[in-house]
Amino acid sequence: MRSAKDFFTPLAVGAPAPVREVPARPSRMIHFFDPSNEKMAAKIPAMVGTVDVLLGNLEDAVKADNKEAARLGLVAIAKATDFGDATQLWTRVNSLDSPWVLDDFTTLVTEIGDKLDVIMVPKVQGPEDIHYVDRLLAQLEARAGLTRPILVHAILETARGVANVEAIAGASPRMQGISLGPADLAADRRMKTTRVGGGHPGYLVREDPGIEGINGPRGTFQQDLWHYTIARMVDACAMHGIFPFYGPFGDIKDVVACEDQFRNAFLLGCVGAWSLHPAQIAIAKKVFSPSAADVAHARRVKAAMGDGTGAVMLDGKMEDDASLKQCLVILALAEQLSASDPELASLYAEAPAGPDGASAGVSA
Ligand SMILES: CC(C)(COP(=O)(O)OP(=O)(O)OC[C@H]1O[C@@H](n2cnc3c(N)ncnc32)[C@H](O)[C@@H]1OP(=O)(O)O)[C@@H](O)C(=O)NCCC(=O)NCCSC(=O)C[C@H](O)C(=O)O
Ligand SMILES: [Mg+2]
Repeated sequence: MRSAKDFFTPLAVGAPAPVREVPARPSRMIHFFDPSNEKMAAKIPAMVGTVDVLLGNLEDAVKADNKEAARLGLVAIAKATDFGDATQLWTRVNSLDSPWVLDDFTTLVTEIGDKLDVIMVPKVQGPEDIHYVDRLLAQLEARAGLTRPILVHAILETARGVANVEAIAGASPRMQGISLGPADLAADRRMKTTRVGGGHPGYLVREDPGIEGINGPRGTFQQDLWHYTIARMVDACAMHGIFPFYGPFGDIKDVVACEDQFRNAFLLGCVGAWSLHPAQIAIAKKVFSPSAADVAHARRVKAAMGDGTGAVMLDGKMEDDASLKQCLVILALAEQLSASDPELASLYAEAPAGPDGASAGVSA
């Protein structure tokens, strides 16, 4: 582990200086596409400006025979496309133990390193994986003459990764964020689910028996399989000043449950989720943008709190320094999103304040 003194020293002669603060750019949806799929790839240029992040996926969901085509397809798309300021370009490389990953890193950094904002690394087990990627990227960046460091995003999809999540989050100044990878994580933990994210009807608690005893009618309440992991990931990310994300929701047709899963993640502190299909883009945009009512309420609390100390009553509720801080989180996010989204900017400008605010994300 590097000492605090040399944490920000470049890891190769000639590599760009590491960032001191991870840029907070809108990342409500990380939109996955397979660059070896011609139909999908053809749609990518038109999606620039409509999504926060476009991610050329090289790992799972890309057939083994298409790995090279996907890598070269991503190079071609990146070279031919101007991503502007509103859309970031990310990639997910193959896992560090795969036969493809070294070529992924060398080709992508050399050919399109100046266009790539973030490299997502799957199945990260511990800080040693990030240290390896950190050094390799510095060497490749130096050789390519890059002036801006490429950031790194880890996917939490092994039990060991979850056990090491705090160390992973703080392993390098390149760390941009962490996503939950529920499908691989479920397999690694030997959970008995077969889905890509989302809940399970069997994971529930049952109401205590009523007057008719244990065989009488009793309600059940489905529980969230991912609460523990997301909460732990959020804390690790907040502690290190990086960003947490929910990952994939595989039931593309179930837009309602997708929205619920995304909203749980938003309320717990995540800044975005993956979209696997165009239908999930609008869901992520809606959920990960604060609602107009929440923004209006946050403004009212801010105004009522004056210098930010003490306690006041607003609509029958106590507001103080700590509720103000939560409101400031909402306002900072609204301001950041408004800067690149004129529709949201005007929605927030006109937002009427309800008597008691409204639940986050519901009516944006
Ligand atoms: C899920 C899909 C396989 C569905 O594809 P398809 O059957 O083609 O869907 P549609 O017919 O509804 O598609 C309509 C049109 O939209 C285009 N399309 C589909 N998906 C995308 C996309 N992601 N980006 C851009 N365009 C897209 C189709 O080509 C159709 O076009 P047209 O015929 O001209 O109208 C497919 O969506 C898909 O493969 N999505 C990505 C899947 C993926 O990336 N999976 C990996 C991430 S999840 C994961 O890895 C698990 C995680 O790591 C963990 O461990 O938890
Ligand atoms: Mg996975």
